[in-house]
Amino acid sequence: MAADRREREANARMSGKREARMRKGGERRGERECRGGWKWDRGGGGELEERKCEVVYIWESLSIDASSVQDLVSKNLETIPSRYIRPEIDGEIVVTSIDNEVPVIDLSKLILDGNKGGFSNEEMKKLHLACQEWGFFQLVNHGVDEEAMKKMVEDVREFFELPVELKKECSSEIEGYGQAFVLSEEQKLDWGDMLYFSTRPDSARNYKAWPAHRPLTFRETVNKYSSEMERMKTILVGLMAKNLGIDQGKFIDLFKDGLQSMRLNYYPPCPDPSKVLGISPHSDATGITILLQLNEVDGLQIRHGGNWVPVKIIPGALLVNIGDVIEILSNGIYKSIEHRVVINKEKERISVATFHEAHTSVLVGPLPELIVDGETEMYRSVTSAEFLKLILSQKLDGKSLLDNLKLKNE
Ligand SMILES: O=C(O)CCC(=O)C(=O)O
Ligand SMILES: [Fe+2]
Repeated sequence: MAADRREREANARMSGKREARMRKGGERRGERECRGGWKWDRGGGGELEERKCEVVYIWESLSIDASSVQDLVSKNLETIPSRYIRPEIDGEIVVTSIDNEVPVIDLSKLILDGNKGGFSNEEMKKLHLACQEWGFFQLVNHGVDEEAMKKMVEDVREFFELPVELKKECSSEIEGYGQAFVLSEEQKLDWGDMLYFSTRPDSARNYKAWPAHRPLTFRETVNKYSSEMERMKTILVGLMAKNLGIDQGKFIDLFKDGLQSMRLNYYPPCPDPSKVLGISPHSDATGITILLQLNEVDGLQIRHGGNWVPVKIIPGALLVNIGDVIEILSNGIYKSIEHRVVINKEKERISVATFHEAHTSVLVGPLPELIVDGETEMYRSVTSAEFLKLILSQKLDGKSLLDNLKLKNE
């Protein structure tokens, strides 16, 4: 298999042939999903350009386009194609209990400016604990412009209602509509489709991956929502810095002008949901992710205490999770937690994940200010470019990115 793969890589590199497209943002192999800023792919120049040849062609040669699950379901299928069936999930424990729920953080108690209710140290502690022990929290009273959220809900729905041919028109080299990254004919497939595209900075956008005609207001809607998410990111990383006892401005700057991208997820209902997964278990190789569970159909589960814990949707809330980069920067104080999506029998689930990366100039490694009082570094440091390269090699080898960077300290 490995030899076969190497041969295909070599062939693809030599011929420069693009046999199939890869999908950014949904690519995975083994346990962890990979994600990263691929800005370098669109004309970075120099060293970055070199990586483009080496890396992108390998990916493209390994990626096999699968059909849209939404399309498959619309054909009233009676049996689930075997490529979607996951024997490994049979018998896995899912724990539902009110004592074991993802923490809820009230942002109105943490905003410093113009906070009439006063700042709550209690809520700050809750946030710190959520980042340390859960890697996830539900954010309520977040103050995201309601109209921006409403428009996003409408336009994303409208996009997924378009005929499959129109959706497939959203396509660029590494972004666009389709299935999660597929590496081989044998690989199990996720019960879901997505539209993936970069949103910020402007120079990272490739409008070929965006819907061209409908929804009519798509660009405007995404612009507004994207800047709201950027605002949230800045507030959240600032609060995290405060809790970590590090310079807020400096921490915020690490994420300033970092790549922002969005993944619109559509999970159709499945006649036998216990056999499939909407997204395989993965952690996000990003700084932080802000998720909008758009049509209020549950499905997300996160790893906690060795079990899967379902996230119960709170209408209007946003779900925030720590990505691999913040786990590393915080020297493991904050956790990037594995999560997956299960499917509903009758209802579709739609979500929008907004990923926020650190700036490409950032060294991805434990922050020196956290390595004090006898603390040891838990991860080795790599440049952002190397981090991206690792995302790729981890994908090819089926290894975990965090494990790869973890230092053996014993
Ligand atoms: O749809 C969801 O709830 C989760 C999506 C997700 O984990 C992702 O896009 O990385
Ligand atoms: Fe994710």
